[in-house]
Amino acid sequence: MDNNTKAAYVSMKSVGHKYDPRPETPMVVQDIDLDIHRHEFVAVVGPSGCGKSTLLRMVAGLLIPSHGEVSVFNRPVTEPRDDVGIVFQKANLLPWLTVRKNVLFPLKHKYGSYSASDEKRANELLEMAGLTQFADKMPDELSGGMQQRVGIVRALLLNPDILLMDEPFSALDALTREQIGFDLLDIWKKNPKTVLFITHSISEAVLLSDRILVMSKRPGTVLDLIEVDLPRPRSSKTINSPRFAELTDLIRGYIYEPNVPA
Ligand SMILES: Nc1ncnc2c1ncn2[C@@H]1O[C@H](COP(=O)(O)OP(=O)(O)OP(=O)(O)O)[C@@H](O)[C@H]1O
Repeated sequence: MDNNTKAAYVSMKSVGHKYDPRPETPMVVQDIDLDIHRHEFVAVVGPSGCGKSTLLRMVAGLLIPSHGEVSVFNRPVTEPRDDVGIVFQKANLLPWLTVRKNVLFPLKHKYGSYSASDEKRANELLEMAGLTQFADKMPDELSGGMQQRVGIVRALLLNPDILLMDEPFSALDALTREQIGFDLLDIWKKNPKTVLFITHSISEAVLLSDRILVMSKRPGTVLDLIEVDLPRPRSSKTINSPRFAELTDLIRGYIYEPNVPA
């Protein structure tokens, strides 16, 4: 294992935040400590409104915490970062551009143009995501699951070391959602990234992650940081394993147990 393997690419130290600075208003998140290491896949689960997206926005530099510090590559995050890939709940593809042009759009937007080698990489990523035959189609010709995969490919094109995913599959039906989870694992294996993945789905978090940050209800604090010791590659067999059930039960206990300190 080289030194880089354990390097913390994302680090949160005593992070807290309140959107409303008045002293009488409560914190949204509080005392969050988390290191995410190179190529690690970390999911965050917790009740609605506990501050999961708030944490993600801090890593992206879209929000500066009112308490503590968030660092990326050992440097405090002080402004929006354009070196992280972000995937949101909806792919938000531009309807007048083909799939390939949508994938290339961020490069065009950032640099004014893209090269033949950028286009080659876009084609490679589309192939990896099983989208080659849809590259020249318009977004409305694709299913919701395919559109989300295009969103992932678009985020990967700039080759970010860090991928932030905010409930990326929550708008999809259950079957598509499970399949795209496996697709993501496949893409991640071929194209390793450090991933922060926000989800409402406990089973999705267990299926995908190396570790899971479980947050309390607001103000969101760390209830547990769980090591997911399920072997990889993961498959539908993983979901049926006793350990998978144990881990999902453990997290369910935290989230639904009324006596857990908030
Ligand atoms: N820009 C904002 N201004 C004021 N309050 C905000 C803002 N963004 C979020 N909040 C509040 O902060 C709290 C945490 O929001 P956040 O979206 O981070 O939670 P979440 O855990 O991601 O929620 P959900 O699971 O429902 O998506 C919520 O109570 C929300 O209303």
